[in-house]
Amino acid sequence: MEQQKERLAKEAVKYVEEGMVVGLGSGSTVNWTLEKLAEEISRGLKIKGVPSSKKTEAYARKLGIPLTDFSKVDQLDVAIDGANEVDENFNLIKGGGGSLFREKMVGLASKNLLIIIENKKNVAQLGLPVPVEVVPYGWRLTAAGIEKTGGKVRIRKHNDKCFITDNGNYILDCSFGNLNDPYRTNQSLKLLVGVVETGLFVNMASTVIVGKGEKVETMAK
Ligand SMILES: O=C(CO)[C@H](O)[C@H](O)COP(=O)(O)O
Repeated sequence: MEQQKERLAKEAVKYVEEGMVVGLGSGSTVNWTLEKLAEEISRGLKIKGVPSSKKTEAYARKLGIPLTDFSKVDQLDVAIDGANEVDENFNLIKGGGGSLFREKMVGLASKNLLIIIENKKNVAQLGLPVPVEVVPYGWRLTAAGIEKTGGKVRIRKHNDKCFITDNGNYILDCSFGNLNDPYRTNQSLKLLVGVVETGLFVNMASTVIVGKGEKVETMAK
């Protein structure tokens, strides 16, 4: 599995060119990408990274990847990120690591959102619980609102305490079963007071690289 993540990372860094501003996603697959990027940087590649989580920021700094402040750039050339599930239309479920808000911002700001996944995450229809970042204040009311839209809500815990995102919020993992219309599910969640952002990335990814055994397959929109 780690070898496959390394192969995906090698393929992903081929999209990074001299002078680019690069969105750095989050998660174990992206960590491999950070390592490959650091290798290229040590060979002379000049880029600037925009991290999508505090964990990614810390790891990128440790590896010596130059970072820039998100507020100082208008657009990113490419963002490389993982996902929990990807459907046939390149819609994604993200947020397994709880970084969905910053990942969505970074993805939105990028000309090319490149997703790297193992084959088992490549599905016909999204169906995993959707992580939803909510403001802690009044979160039970927000959860009740989500249940009214048909979702079964579980608050994410870490060491018996509520998981706290980089933005100081909670994550509600919301099961809807198979999503026939991810766009509509996302829209109805976004209308609820207390919802900061959802882990449904609809119509955002432009390139998906899938690890299949010892090979990688690239699909582009
Ligand atoms: O969305 C994410 C974090 O919020 C990750 O990209 C997603 O969970 C995939 O992680 P991994 O590469 O470790 O399987």
